[in-house]
Amino acid sequence: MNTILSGKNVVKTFGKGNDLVNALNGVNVDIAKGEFVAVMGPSGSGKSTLLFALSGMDGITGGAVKLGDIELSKLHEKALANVRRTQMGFIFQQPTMLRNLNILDNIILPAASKGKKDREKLTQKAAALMKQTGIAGLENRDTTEVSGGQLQRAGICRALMNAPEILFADEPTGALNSKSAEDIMSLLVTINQEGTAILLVTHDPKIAARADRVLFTKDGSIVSELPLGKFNPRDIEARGEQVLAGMAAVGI
Ligand SMILES: Nc1ncnc2c1ncn2[C@@H]1O[C@H](COP(=O)(O)OP(=O)(O)OP(=O)(O)O)[C@@H](O)[C@H]1O
Repeated sequence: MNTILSGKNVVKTFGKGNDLVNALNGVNVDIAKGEFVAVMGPSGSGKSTLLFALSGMDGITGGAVKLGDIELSKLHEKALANVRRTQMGFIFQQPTMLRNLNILDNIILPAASKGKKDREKLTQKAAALMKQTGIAGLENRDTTEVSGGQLQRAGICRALMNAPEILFADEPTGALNSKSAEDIMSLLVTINQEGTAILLVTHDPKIAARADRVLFTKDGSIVSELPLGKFNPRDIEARGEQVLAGMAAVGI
């Protein structure tokens, strides 16, 4: 496997003493370049903690996380922030946008803070992404003047501004209606087909069915995984059935 991201024996604990929570109990995971991996599991099983640990958004208690040859836990905060900004993209259930900026400025903001002062270039890049994601024309809208689906598309544009190698997505369709969720998932599949690896946390088997591989977490461990292969829309129902069977097998 041509690995882009790897976690070796990753441990994450929260709190101490009687309040100690073992959120990750020595997780091993490898994600290949350009792979689309979904993470499923019961509430509290460690899905978000895994995503935060593997993306360096949160420190780990033990083990190692590597993006390519870079061991994230060995980096100082500034270098880590730089890796996150230049090589990773993030999308969340609720896109965190700055309310005093319009959609365009929100999209180009992280790329601009990388030191690229060329606003015209950034605007062109943002325009291309906005076209690809179906929100061209909304550049000057306020973040309160667009729908939830449009805001999530803007969040995706922002995450793709620096052409990340991997996109981390925590329940990106959780706040959307089913039509918008479908559209966002089709978009993520396209982005993946263009070469960006994706690690996506979801509760929804239909969403996970679009991934190349599904990891199932329970009590802070990956207890099984389901290889599905590359997505083909014709197979969506059969893949959904496989995911459901995988969930049932681990008691989700
Ligand atoms: N900041 C924190 N402080 C203390 N405990 C935490 C913290 N964050 C997560 N936990 C605990 O770690 C465990 C794993 O949480 P995590 O959020 O990763 O689960 P999850 O599978 O993503 O859940 P959900 O599906 O409900 O979002 C849970 O027991 C949770 O209560």
